[in-house]
Amino acid sequence: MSHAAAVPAPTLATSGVAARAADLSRVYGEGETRVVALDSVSVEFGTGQFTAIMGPSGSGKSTLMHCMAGLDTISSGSARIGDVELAALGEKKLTQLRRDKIGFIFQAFNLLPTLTAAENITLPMDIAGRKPDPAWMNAVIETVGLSGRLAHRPGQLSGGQQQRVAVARALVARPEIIFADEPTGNLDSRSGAEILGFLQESVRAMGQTVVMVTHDPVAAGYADRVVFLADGRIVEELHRPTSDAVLDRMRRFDGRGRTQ
Ligand SMILES: Nc1ncnc2c1ncn2[C@@H]1O[C@H](COP(=O)(O)OP(=O)(O)OP(=O)(O)O)[C@@H](O)[C@H]1O
Repeated sequence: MSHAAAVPAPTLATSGVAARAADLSRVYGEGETRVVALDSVSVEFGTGQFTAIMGPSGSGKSTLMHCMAGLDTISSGSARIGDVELAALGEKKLTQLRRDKIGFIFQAFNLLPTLTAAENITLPMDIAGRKPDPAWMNAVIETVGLSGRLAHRPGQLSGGQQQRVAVARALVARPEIIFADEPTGNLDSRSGAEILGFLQESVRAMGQTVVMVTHDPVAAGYADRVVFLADGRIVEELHRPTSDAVLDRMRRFDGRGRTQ
């Protein structure tokens, strides 16, 4: 036995980079309609970290998330999930990677209305031909408080409950990274706080990696780190943010997001 065997392996929560952008640019259109949505962005999303992406409207938040999640193509630079360079993948491999390694939570829940909560939760894994681990699935369902609602269809659930289904759907597959786009944008503040609490707990207790786009300083306060974008560039980062610190930082931006 080597000496190394006695040393515990680094936990998910403290090691590695789940996703990385390097000199990533995304340009839309040309000539007069040319927009540089991302301008040479370099950022790492650490494994087991909860990162919030903030910035004024049009600053490139959604573009960054979509490029990192393989939902949009990049113009130059690099976007990686783990060690995989997304631009090097064909459409089929990219679809596979999204399915197997990435979880998504959107503002609009994106549940299928004809399926029950339980069926919605397992749908991505069913499509991938993978079986959810029953113990893990129970733990996730219990954590997000859906035990009594599994046979309900989305139309029979409140907005907060529907988003819990979407969170459970993302967590059950244990993806390498979860991208959340304004996950609490359609919820009242209490339901929003619950969802953010679940995401935070999934990072702290389960070592999940979460990247969340938000406009809300209170939501960003749940993250381990906030990355601020302005005009397609990263202009600042806050670590262990409080919502007051985020709000204060936002106030010091001018209309275009630059520091005054
Ligand atoms: N498909 C597209 N075609 C042309 N321009 C686009 C496209 N998608 C985004 N853009 C432009 O790129 C810039 C960044 O957009 P993006 O949606 O990433 O901003 P955002 O920070 O997410 O904004 P919001 O907070 O309003 O959602 C904007 O100027 C936008 O108009």
